[in-house]
Amino acid sequence: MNSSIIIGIAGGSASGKTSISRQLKEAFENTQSVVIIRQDDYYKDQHQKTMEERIKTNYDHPFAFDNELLVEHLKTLTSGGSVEKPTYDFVHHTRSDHVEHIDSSDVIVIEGLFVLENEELRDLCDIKVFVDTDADIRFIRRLLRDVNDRGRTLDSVVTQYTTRVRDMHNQFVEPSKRYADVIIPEGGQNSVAIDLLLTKISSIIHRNVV
Ligand SMILES: Nc1ncnc2c1ncn2[C@@H]1O[C@H](COP(=O)(O)OP(=O)(O)O)[C@@H](O)[C@H]1O
Ligand SMILES: Nc1ccn([C@@H]2O[C@H](COP(=O)(O)O)[C@@H](O)[C@H]2O)c(=O)n1
Repeated sequence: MNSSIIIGIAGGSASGKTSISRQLKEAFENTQSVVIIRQDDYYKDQHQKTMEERIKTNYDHPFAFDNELLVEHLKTLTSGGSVEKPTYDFVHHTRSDHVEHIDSSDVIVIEGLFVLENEELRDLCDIKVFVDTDADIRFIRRLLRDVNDRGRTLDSVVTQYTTRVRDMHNQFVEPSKRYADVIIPEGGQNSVAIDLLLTKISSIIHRNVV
């Protein structure tokens, strides 16, 4: 295998980063050539904190992440190695007890809020994508997802959004759009943009085969 390439997918919370990454992975499911790493899995461990303290954490600030470990893992994967990736538990606001074994791959997709905001991460990305979805749509998607999948109440989602998510998005996520090579409006239903990425990935995999 030639060295891996990294596709970075940034964008606001609930913009559609995970949905797009999933579609890229599914298109190459048989080849095992695409691996997805979620920045969310690199939220700092908070086992030592009480639940009350965890709820107060600002999860929309870059400091909430262990980006040092993420960068180290990406470097290991691009040089052909394997990593034991942490996994995150959104219900308990901390790392889960299990890790996932991840092998290197032709294409590594890294998706998360600050993939383009963080200079070290950004510089590791060969292709930089920003998912650009309007704030009202992101809020509606997040409300539904967090209540259905992340164990949240309607009130807690509204409070978190208005006190933290919106301001942090405007301060850190939105300005990072300027670093993108490709901007995908509205996320997962943009079949033209997804097809373009699939074609690019296909050419990388093919190049590594011949
Ligand atoms: N184009 C879309 N139309 C409707 N719902 C969507 C669309 N894209 C994503 N969603 C839904 O919105 C929520 C957030 O999407 P997700 O891909 O997890 O965003 P992110 O990874 O950016 O936080 C999920 O429940 C997902 O199913
Ligand atoms: N314990 C946590 C950790 C993170 N969040 C929120 O998740 C968002 C990032 O994930 P996306 O999949 O939506 O990009 C971020 O906006 C955090 O507010 C949380 O609620 N609880």
